[in-house]
Amino acid sequence: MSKEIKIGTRESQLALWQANKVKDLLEAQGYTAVLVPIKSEGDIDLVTPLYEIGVQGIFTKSLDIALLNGKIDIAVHSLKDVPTQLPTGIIQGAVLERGPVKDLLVYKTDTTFLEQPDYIANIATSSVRRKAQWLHKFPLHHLHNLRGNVNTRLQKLANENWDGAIFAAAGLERINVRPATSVELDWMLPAPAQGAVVSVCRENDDYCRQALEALNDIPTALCTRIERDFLRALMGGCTTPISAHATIKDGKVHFNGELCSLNGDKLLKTAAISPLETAAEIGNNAAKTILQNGGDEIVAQIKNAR
Ligand SMILES: NCc1[nH]cc(CCC(=O)O)c1CC(=O)O
Repeated sequence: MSKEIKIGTRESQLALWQANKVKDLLEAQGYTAVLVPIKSEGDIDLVTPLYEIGVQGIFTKSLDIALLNGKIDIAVHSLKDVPTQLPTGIIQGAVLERGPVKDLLVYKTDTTFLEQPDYIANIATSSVRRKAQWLHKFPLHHLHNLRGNVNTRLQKLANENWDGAIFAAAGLERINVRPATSVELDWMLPAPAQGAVVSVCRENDDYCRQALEALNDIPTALCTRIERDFLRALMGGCTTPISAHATIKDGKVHFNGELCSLNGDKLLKTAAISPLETAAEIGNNAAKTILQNGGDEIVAQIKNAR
């Protein structure tokens, strides 16, 4: 049996790029697929910071509903936007091979201000994680909210009197809008699953499950699962000051995780290297270590601030 697979996607240029990528990969496997753009609440209100909207999975909810209604057959997301707990009846069908993982600073004129200890820079980001990490490193700097899709955020940076704004490299590079005035933040540990694209489908849809299985990149699926286990075991959600990155080198998983207080005054780090055979528990164990070393208090503080 063959049918046309309806791929639900958000309407931003980045979301469309990611959905088209899944479409191309499905077509290369002999499947037929069509894009179905769907508006998400996260794209309609472009002003309120996500942590104030307070809805889990703001970017994924509309697509989840369309999927469960049968309006679409699969949905494509940035995995870092997907809550660690998927809705009942929806499963992770495929994680594509990972793209760029790091965060970038897009700066206005130059980056010499980063070396000037007394300079009070104005930096834009609405991510609680990036704010916390930035303040940990530059406690005197002023942070400004910056919402919207990648293109709107770049435009806003151009119009405002800020020194720079923080973006995921993946978001800018995929749609070819990374400015020359940008530098990789090698010290900033990324969000769990940053740079990875996921496609979900209905649990009872064997046709799409099989189609997506061929697209699943096993190393990326393993690394992002470890990173998301760490996130889930600490506190779940996608608007948290939690960072994690796992890579595979010479048959071993190298993991780094961080939990930061909201204002950046406390930062807990953990690192682990495990053989692939025992990789499954890395994320959960790293979270335990963090919680036992004062992380429980930071998590309680973060929850109280909501
Ligand atoms: N939260 C928005 C979001 N979700 C995924 C990406 C980019 C792609 C990725 O990080 O995987 C972005 C933009 C950004 O963080 O700058």
